[in-house]
Amino acid sequence: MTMKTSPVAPTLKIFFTRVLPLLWRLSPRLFAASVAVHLLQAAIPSLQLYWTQALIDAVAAAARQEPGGWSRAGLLLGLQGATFALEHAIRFGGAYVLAATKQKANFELNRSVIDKCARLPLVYFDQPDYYDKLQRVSKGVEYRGVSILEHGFQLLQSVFTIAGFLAILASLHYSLALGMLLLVIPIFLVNIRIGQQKYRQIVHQTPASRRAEYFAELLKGREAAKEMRVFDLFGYMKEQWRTLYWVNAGERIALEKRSLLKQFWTETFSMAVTTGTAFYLLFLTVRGALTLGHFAALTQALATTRHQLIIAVVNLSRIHEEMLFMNEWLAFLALPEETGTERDDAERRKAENGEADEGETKRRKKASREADRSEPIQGDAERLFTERSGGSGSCRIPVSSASGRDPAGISVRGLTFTYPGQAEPTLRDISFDAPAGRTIAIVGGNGAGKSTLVKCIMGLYEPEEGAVSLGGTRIGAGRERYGKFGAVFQDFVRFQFSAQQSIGLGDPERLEDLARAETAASRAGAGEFIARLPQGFATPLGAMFQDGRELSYGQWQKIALSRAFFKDAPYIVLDEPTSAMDPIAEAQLFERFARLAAGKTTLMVSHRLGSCRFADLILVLRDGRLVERGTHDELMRDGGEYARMYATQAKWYLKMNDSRPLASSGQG
Ligand SMILES: Nc1ncnc2c1ncn2[C@@H]1O[C@H](COP(=O)(O)OP(=O)(O)OP(=O)(O)O)[C@@H](O)[C@H]1O
Repeated sequence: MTMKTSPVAPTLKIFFTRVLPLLWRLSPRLFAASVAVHLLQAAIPSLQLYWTQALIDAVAAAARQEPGGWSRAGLLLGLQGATFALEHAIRFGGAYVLAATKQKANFELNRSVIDKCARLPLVYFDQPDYYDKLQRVSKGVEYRGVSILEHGFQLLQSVFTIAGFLAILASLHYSLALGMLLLVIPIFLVNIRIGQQKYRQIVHQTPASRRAEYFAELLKGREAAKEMRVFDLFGYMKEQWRTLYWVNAGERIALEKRSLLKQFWTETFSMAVTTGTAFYLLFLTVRGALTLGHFAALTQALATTRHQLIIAVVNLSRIHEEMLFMNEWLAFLALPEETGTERDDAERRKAENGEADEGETKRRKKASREADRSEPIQGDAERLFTERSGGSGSCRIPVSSASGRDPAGISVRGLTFTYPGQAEPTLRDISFDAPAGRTIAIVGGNGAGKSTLVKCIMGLYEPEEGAVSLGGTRIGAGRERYGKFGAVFQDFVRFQFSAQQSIGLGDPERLEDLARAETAASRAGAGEFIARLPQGFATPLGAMFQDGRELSYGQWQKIALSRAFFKDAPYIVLDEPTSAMDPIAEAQLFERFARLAAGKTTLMVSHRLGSCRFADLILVLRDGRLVERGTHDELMRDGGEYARMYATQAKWYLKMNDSRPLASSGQG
């Protein structure tokens, strides 16, 4: 009965040992109420059956003019009516309890996935496999966690109902009860198999169904709306979506047909056996071996037991099917998390309060000993920086303090990073030192690895080799490191909040600090256009919600830059921060940058080499390697890759300038 990929017993064990306790913890009161409701509902059919049997016999006795027959029959009818009324009330009460439990379970299961996503390393978000899992887990828990509850309660109810009915059947002969039990085994096996097939089908279909959703989003969403029209893409995209949709839908319909046919035949078989048994009971009644009441009760018991047994096994197999998804959810929650998450912080606080357990304390002490043994990065960094820049003759930037510790510089050693699933490293053996309070520009061609490098330095990606130190302290990738950075990414987010909030999100704890938002905006050059918005800083931004004001891309970029300034972080990463800004805004920003950055160490990625002139140090990347470093003047003097790129850009501007007089002279 066990399957290679998803054995029934362990899966059901996890249901009873992990999922049920978890659902209990959601709300013990609601859970207990649900159990009580289902137990009562389970007891009612047996009770009704007893009333029915007694009523029929009482009516038969009354018809035979036996004394007290009619009053007994009347009493039994009243009891039967009262039981119906009770069932009615329980049904409605139960529906309410279930609805409330569903909402709670829905919230908690979704919350668990949201919390987990926040603690996962960024690298997961670059893997299609992760999105497949996330899709199944998110879509799964939304209704599976809840329906597992429903099936669980229905199973509980059926088991109790069945127990009562089997007792009635066994009272005549044990083989009747046993036969009924044996009869449902094929139904159970068929349903378990169907559940497994459906699960495997969903796993196999997830990539295609995500792709179909992607096409649907292109067809319906705002992001692609312009290009969809201009390039007349609706026909092509709709065809792609239609094909993917029907590949999956066709497979589902086929599996559904096979499943229903199997269910039909197994249930037909059980129905035929039950009907045969009812004929045998009729034979016994005619021969006088059974009373009329017994005959009625037993035939009803047979039909109901069969029906309830089918319900029970179907519920059991549904639980199994849903548990296959819940297992995936449990595995998702068990994925390794990045360091420096809230959970880590809680542990650290515990340790600080002396609450950490012995093992944890040992682990931390070991880690701290290892950190002590590690290279004295900052001293080395400064030495290296001076040596390398001096040695190559390419950099005369004074380090912040020749002898003392650099308070907030960045030191990178031997950093090598490969994206998951890639054969070649994207970054190879990168080492450099960024002195405190300086601006370091990173330049290079498309795909050279600039964005990847800044993400590795921030601790958003964990490199397979190398170390990063901030202010002389080696800090592992994770929140502890990226928490020290403010950033404007190439693909910054256009938060559909008010202007103030959108900037204040740079530091959620000071979200409401309007004065701070105003200062940050004016530093980023966003103050003027925000002041012109209908409600100033209170204006909702973006076109997604009511009364929102859409901004130009450059204005959005200024909001993103304001957000980076809003956060009081010692380090700033600016990945193409001015790509959409007008030349005047860009020039103003860079002219004031030393003052704006206010002593922060800044890493800036830019293709506009003119804007790198002001940088204290320029790093040139090619194919993931650091090939040149120095100031603008030094690199120009060296006549290497940077000088060539700069000359190309400059030539373009000069040509433009040259062509103007030509054009005008031509006209004149
Ligand atoms: N998430 C990812 N998964 C796998 N490879 C990636 C991923 N992101 C980037 N790459 C690859 O890594 C290389 C470096 O990309 P990166 O974005 O760091 O380059 P870049 O120098 O910032 O380029 P650009 O100037 O075009 O922004 C590229 O070859 C790119 O294809």
